[in-house]
Amino acid sequence: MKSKIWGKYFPTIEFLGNAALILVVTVGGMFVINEKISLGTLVAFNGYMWMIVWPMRLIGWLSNILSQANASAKKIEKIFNEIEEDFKGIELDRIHGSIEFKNVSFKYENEYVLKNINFKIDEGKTLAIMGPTGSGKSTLISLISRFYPIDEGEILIDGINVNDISLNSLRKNISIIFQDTFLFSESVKENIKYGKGNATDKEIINVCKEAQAHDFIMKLPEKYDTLIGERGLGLSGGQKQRLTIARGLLKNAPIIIFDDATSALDMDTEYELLESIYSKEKQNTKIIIAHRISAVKNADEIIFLENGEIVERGNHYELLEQKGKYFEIFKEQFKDFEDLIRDEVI
Ligand SMILES: Nc1ncnc2c1ncn2[C@@H]1O[C@H](COP(=O)(O)OP(=O)(O)OP(=O)(O)O)[C@@H](O)[C@H]1O
Repeated sequence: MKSKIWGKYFPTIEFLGNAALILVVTVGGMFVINEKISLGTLVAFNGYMWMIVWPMRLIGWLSNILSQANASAKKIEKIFNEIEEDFKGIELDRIHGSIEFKNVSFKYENEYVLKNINFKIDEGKTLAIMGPTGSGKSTLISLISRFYPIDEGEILIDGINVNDISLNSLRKNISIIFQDTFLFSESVKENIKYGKGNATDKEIINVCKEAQAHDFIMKLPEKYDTLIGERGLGLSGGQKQRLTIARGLLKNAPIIIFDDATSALDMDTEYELLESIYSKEKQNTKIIIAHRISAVKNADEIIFLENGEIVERGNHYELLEQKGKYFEIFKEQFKDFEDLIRDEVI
């Protein structure tokens, strides 16, 4: 309130000062022309006027600076509040990684986008999520990291409600790899290192092998030191996606989520990549959103979402037996294997 009043009056004071100066110079000039006062008197008078006007101008300038400082102070306060929020709640070290949804419903505005979602993934297991566009797949995974507060139900990680876990430690334990790739204008190695600042070269090479990126990196002019991005070498969509995946894997979080992150890869590369992700040696809990049957068939459980509801669930073979939506997609994607399907070999 105070600053609003200052902000209102200070520019007026500055304006009055400037107007008075112009008036004095104009009237004084006329007096000099008419020989009512000497030029020396006008110059001296003008000097005194400046001494009055200059502080008035400073007051106007000060008012601007003060309102800018006021706006900045509010922003700084907001950042401090967010940092404080990050550390509120239970600080967990490295979690085991079990995830449970209990009667979770969610809406962004008026309509429910997720309705009564229930599932449990034990630590180290894999859940795959399929469903048409807009069915709520990305929304479901964004709730695990608390990107939005939940309207109804509970999400538990290692049996603890995510609302009770500090945001900082919750997000430290989850790595989400998105479909959209973002690479900096830096070397391949530096781009991947964003996943873990102190990673060794060996760790970087290992995750690149896992992400099926090592072979193409070795063919680049400077291998891992090749500059990429806007100022460097252009890469294909699939190559960029593999680097983004390598970055996400490097964090080695107990929970890894792939949000349609393998869609730009050809089927064989996607299969190879996910095979190593599914491998039994991997202790991380995995959630994989994908559209190809080949990408989800090895998951421990597959859920099929439609209009925010789980309409089918089970492993690959159970879903084929249900002869529902999953089976329809399977038939569509494996047209060449119709004989095998008919003979119930697959
Ligand atoms: N931030 C948001 N605000 C309002 N509505 C949203 C928001 N994000 C998503 N939605 C809506 O929620 C619904 C579910 O979207 P979501 O992105 O979760 O679906 P999806 O299954 O991941 O789709 P896709 O396969 O296209 O990525 C859609 O109707 C979408 O328009």
